[in-house]
Amino acid sequence: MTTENIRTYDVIVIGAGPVGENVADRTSAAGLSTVIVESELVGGECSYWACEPSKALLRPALLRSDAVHVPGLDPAVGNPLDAEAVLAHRDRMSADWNDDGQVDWLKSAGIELLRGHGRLAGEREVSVETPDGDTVRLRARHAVAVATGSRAALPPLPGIDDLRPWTSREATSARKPPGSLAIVGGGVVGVEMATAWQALGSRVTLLAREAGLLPRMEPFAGELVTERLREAGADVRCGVSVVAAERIRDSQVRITLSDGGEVVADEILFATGRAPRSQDIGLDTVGLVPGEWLTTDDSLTVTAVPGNWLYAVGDVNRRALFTHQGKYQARIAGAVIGARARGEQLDTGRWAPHSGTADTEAVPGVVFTDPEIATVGLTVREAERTGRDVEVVDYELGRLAGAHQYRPDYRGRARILVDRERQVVVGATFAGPGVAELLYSATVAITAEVPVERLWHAVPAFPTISEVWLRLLETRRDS
Ligand SMILES: Cc1cc2nc3c(=O)[nH]c(=O)nc-3n(C[C@H](O)[C@H](O)[C@H](O)COP(=O)(O)OP(=O)(O)OC[C@H]3O[C@@H](n4cnc5c(N)ncnc54)[C@H](O)[C@@H]3O)c2cc1C
Ligand SMILES: NC(=O)c1ccc[n+]([C@@H]2O[C@H](COP(=O)([O-])OP(=O)(O)OC[C@H]3O[C@@H](n4cnc5c(N)ncnc54)[C@H](O)[C@@H]3O)[C@@H](O)[C@H]2O)c1
Repeated sequence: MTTENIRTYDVIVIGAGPVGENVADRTSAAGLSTVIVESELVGGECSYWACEPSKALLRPALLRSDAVHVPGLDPAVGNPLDAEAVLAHRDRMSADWNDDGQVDWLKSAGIELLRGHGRLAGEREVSVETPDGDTVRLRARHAVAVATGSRAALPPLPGIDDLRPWTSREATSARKPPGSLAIVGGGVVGVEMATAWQALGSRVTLLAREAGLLPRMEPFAGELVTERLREAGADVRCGVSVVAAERIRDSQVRITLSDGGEVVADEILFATGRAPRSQDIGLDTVGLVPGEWLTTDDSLTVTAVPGNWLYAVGDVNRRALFTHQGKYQARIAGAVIGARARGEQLDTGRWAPHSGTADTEAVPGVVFTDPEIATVGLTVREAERTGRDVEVVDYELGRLAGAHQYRPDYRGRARILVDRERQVVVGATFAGPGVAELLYSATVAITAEVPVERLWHAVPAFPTISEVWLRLLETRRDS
């Protein structure tokens, strides 16, 4: 049955992932009536099949890895993880795939929820196919924000569907560890899931086509993760591609590799990147190409569509595929929509309220592997590619008293990049156990453009891993 209702709101948000929710929160707080459209679960990929479940699987693995190396703790934590208990914890951290709590939050923020599949239907209009088959037409007075996120991208391998492969969804929601798991892709999802499932009892083979893992980061990050994964028993093979794969005996997958090798595993996970969820959202009705990433300017406005009413926020714009960075964009998009609705001039200068400057200058990210990898700003390769003149300063974290206290066998490295002309930090990578919480200090140093000379006055407490900041300054002074 199709009924034609036209409902008018100030703002329509398509997609109630973490990013869409935050856009709606900001526009609602600005006094604009806001409806959010969601086709699956309110909370999006992050809450149910990405950040939350994956970190719930990883935390016990990382904690155990540290604890078995702390004298006195070994007898208490020497046994393998209790996989059943970890998976039950993962279920709770994913709210048992129930979005009641998030729906309540939307209500408390004054945001209306419309369940269904949303599609643009021309300027400022959205058509929603509801679960009971109705079509609801929505009209926006001020703005439509597309926050439909991304999905796993599968390679064009012949017969891939017959493999019944895992994507990040199955890898984060599986009911039990497979006996053996082959993972294709040495990026963030690949290494995190290899760490988690190896620790939960699966025999993991990680297949990366580049020369090393985490190829977009400083090489030492991938080298440390490779070392630890191998110590944990995983088979890590770099520089290989999958040329063919088939299901055999229904219960296993046989994979043929470019180097002539073969891997047989119970399950195969493709962790080969993301594609935008933009195929079926009516992009053609506003002159855009379905299935493409949505390009925006720094105010998150889709400039290819005239009239400044269409915004793309979060994964779907490909600016930085992280929940925290999408939420940053959401706060900015919300402020921009509010300002335009009030007829105010935008303030879009560098680091100004209506500009997502951090998306290009300081995107923080933590890979929750053993050891953790924390990065923000430029790597050496990016600095070279963009013609930035930088000083590179390295320090071995294992030399710090705080690192020895943390775990006596500590291995890790830190690197900062200092812009030679401006004398400010423009990039930082920390690789080592427990470094995730160090990252915010580097993010502040970069965004606040703190002169390196002033950092001498930011005294790190003894004995903490933060003392790496002092050691990096000393290394730079003495080199
Ligand atoms: C395994 C894994 C682990 C990750 N871990 C982390 C992490 O630890 N930290 C981190 O910062 N990032 C992490 N990420 C990235 C993070 O999940 C994404 O950056 C984040 O979810 C993006 O949020 P979003 O709101 O843009 O999109 P999504 O979370 O994908 O949400 C989009 C929403 O839009 C809905 N939708 C799509 N199309 C329509 C439509 N036509 N109509 C209505 N609704 C629609 C979807 O159902 C979904 O609910 C991880 C990703 C993966 C795959
Ligand atoms: N801790 C976190 O914050 C976290 C965790 C997981 C994911 N994420 C986000 O999710 C995004 C997606 O992660 P991802 O690991 O899927 O993507 P990615 O881009 O990080 O890595 C994908 C890898 O797969 C490889 N690949 C692509 N096609 C291939 C093919 N046909 N055969 C073999 N290898 C192939 C690529 O070369 C790349 O190394 C990341 O960019 C990250 O921002 C964040």
